[in-house]
Amino acid sequence: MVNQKYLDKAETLIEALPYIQRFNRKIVVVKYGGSAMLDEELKANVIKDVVLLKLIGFKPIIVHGGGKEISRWVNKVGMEPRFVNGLRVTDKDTMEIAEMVLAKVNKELVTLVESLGVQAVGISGKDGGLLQCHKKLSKGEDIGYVGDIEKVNPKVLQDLLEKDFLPIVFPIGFDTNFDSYNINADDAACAIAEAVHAEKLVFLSDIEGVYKDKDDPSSLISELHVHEAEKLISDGYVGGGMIPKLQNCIDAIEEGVNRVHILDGRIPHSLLLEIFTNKGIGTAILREDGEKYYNEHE
Ligand SMILES: Nc1ncnc2c1ncn2[C@@H]1O[C@H](COP(=O)(O)OP(=O)(O)O)[C@@H](O)[C@H]1O
Ligand SMILES: CC(=O)N[C@@H](CCC(=O)OP(=O)(O)O)C(=O)O
Repeated sequence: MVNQKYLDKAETLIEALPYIQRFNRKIVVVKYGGSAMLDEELKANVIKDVVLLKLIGFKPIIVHGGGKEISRWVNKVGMEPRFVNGLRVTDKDTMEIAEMVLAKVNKELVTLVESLGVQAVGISGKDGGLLQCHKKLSKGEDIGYVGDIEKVNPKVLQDLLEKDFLPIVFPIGFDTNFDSYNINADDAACAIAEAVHAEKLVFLSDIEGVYKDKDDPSSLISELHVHEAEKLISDGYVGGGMIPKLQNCIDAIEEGVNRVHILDGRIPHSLLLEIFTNKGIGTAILREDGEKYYNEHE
C-alpha cells in the first residue's frame, strides 16, 4: 500500500495542472520590493518560486525595488531620506546612490537565480532603451530626478525571453537628454507588464493585501473590481504607498493585463500559493466583467 503522504503529494502536483496549462508560455511580471527583500530566507524563497515558474514553462520577468536598501545607504553617507507622496526626493547624490544600490541588488538576484541553474540577465531601464522617461512632479512640486515613464521599448525583454533567459529589471531610466532618473518600481512593473502584454502582474509587498479600512487588518479584501478600487482610493480608505500601487493595478487591468494581484511577500511561497491553488490569498484586482470567486474576509 502506498503511503498516504505520497498520494497527497501527487494530488497536490495534479491540482497544479490546470494552472500550468493556463500559464504555459505566458508572461508573468513579478514586482518584488518592500521589506520582503531584506530577509535572506524570504528572498531565497521568492527566487525559488520564480525559478520554478520558469522551469515549468512560464515566462517570468522580475522587476525589483530596493527602497529600504537605498535609504540605508543614504543614511550611511550622512544624508536623510525624504519622500513626498511615496516617491523619494532624488537629488544628484541620491540618484547616484539609488543607481549603485539597485544595481547591487540586481546582481544579487541574478546570482540567486543562476545558482538554481536558470540563466538570468539583469538590466536597468536604460538597457536597450527599455524605460524612457521625463521628470515627474509630485502635485506640482519638484522632487528632483524622479522619472515618469513615457515610453517602454520591450524589445530587449522579448529577445531575452525568446532566448530563454529570465530578465531581472531595476527601475532606473533616462530621458531624451540621457539624464538618469529614479523610477518607482511599482510604476516600472506596471508599464513593463502592459508593454509585454503580460498575462499576470503580481506585486509582492509587505502587507497581506488591500484592507477596506487601512487601520483594520481584519478587513482584507480578496477581490476588487476596478471601480471598487477607484472608490477605495477616492474615499480615502487607502493611504501611503498603497495609493500608487493600487492605481498601477487599475492601469494595468485597463491596459489589458488579465490578472493583477497584490500579495504578502512575507508569507513563504505566497506566489506559488496564489498561482497554483484556488485559495484566494492577497487581493486580486479584476476587470469589470471579471467574475468574483471569493467573499470578503474569507
Ligand atoms: N487600505 C490599505 N490596505 C493596505 N495597505 C495600506 C492601505 N492604506 C495604506 N496602506 C499602506 O501601504 C503600504 C504598502 O505600500 P508600500 O510600502 O509602497 O509597499 P512596497 O514597499 O512593497 O512597494 C502598506 O505597508 C500599508 O502601510
Ligand atoms: C522614485 C522612487 O521613489 N524610487 C524608488 C525606487 C525603488 C523602489 O521603488 O523600491 P520598493 O519597491 O522596494 O519601494 C526609491 O528610490 O525608493
